[in-house]
Amino acid sequence: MNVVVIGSGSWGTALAIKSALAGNTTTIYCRRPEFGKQLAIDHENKEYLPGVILPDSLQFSSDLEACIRNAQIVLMVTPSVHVRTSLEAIQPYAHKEQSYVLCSKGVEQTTGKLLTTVMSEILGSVGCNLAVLTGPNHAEEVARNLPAAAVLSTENLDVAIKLQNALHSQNFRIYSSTDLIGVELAGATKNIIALAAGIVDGLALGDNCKAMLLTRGLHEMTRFGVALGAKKETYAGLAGMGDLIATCMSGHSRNRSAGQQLADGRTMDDIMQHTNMVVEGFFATDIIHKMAEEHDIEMPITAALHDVLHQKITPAAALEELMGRNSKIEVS
Ligand SMILES: NC(=O)c1ccc[n+]([C@@H]2O[C@H](COP(=O)([O-])OP(=O)(O)OC[C@H]3O[C@@H](n4cnc5c(N)ncnc54)[C@H](O)[C@@H]3O)[C@@H](O)[C@H]2O)c1
Ligand SMILES: O=P(O)(O)OC[C@H](O)CO
Repeated sequence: MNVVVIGSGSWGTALAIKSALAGNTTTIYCRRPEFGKQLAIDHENKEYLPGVILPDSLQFSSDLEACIRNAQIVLMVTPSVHVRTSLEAIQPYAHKEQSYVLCSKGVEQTTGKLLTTVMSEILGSVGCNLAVLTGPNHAEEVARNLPAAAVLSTENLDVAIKLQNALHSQNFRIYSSTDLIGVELAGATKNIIALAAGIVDGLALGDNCKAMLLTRGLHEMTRFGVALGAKKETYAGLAGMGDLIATCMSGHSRNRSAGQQLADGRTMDDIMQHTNMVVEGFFATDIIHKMAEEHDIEMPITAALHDVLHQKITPAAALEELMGRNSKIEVS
């Protein structure tokens, strides 16, 4: 298959490596031509994935039209805030034999639209396939060929299986699913809980507290997803529990690490200004909190984190507030 990767950050680079190793002719589209030239010279993405040697077969291009016209599969791997503008640039060259796979984790910050809805708004008239790839996948490990799994979801199972076969390889198991909304929202909402997990680590609140947070966080993520049309079972799978564990427990996670810095007294703006990497949870918290209020969905951890990010309360006060909530039945 001809695979084009849009987004040359850490995850785009890791997925391009896996795609090339799976036997696909793979090109990373580079917005900045000089960055593409540097990747080709170094065979390494020194800016976002240092220390990983890129396969010789990987290609780099800054010609968006040529990339898209020749592609059979397009992996969308920009931060969520850039998905709409990236798709608008792609749209004139898109055709109906293609599949577009969303690999970003978020919802549109300004509108609360699912990113697959954004894809559908821009590419719907083209008639191409739309899919989501998500799961417990830290780029640093996947790129080094450590064993991992992800879930690929489209509404049409035949298409899901075709994409699954194209991207599946020995150390990167791809499972298929048709719960597009569930896998997408699970990936977006786990980043909020990961920020809170970083606060738990930063305040040295212990393993019991972390387990409580993950369990109640998963409950909250599931409640939100189901209210918007997701399947509950998806949250027990790779996109839900799997990714929640990977993100909340890992030293690689930018979201978990940002939460730890919040616990140290740094502000969201300060953290964002000092990293070239995307912390999706910062964007997700605001819009998911707003959507939860609009749909009357109870999301106490998200609400508390929202107040921490906007410096209305300290992390310690947020914890006190959450622990002081009324006792309740666990599963209702
Ligand atoms: N890093 C991971 O381990 C990982 C794993 C799974 C999913 N994701 C998701 O993939 C998405 C991309 O994350 P990442 O970790 O690859 O990013 P990153 O933080 O490593 O890099 C930032 C990316 O933003 C791109 N960018 C900056 N300005 C842009 C613009 N104006 N238009 C388009 N792109 C622009 C950069 O080129 C770069 O690709 C996020 O939604 C993230 O949640 C990341
Ligand atoms: O580094 P994070 O926190 O953006 O997480 C990366 C992936 O989403 C983990 O699956």
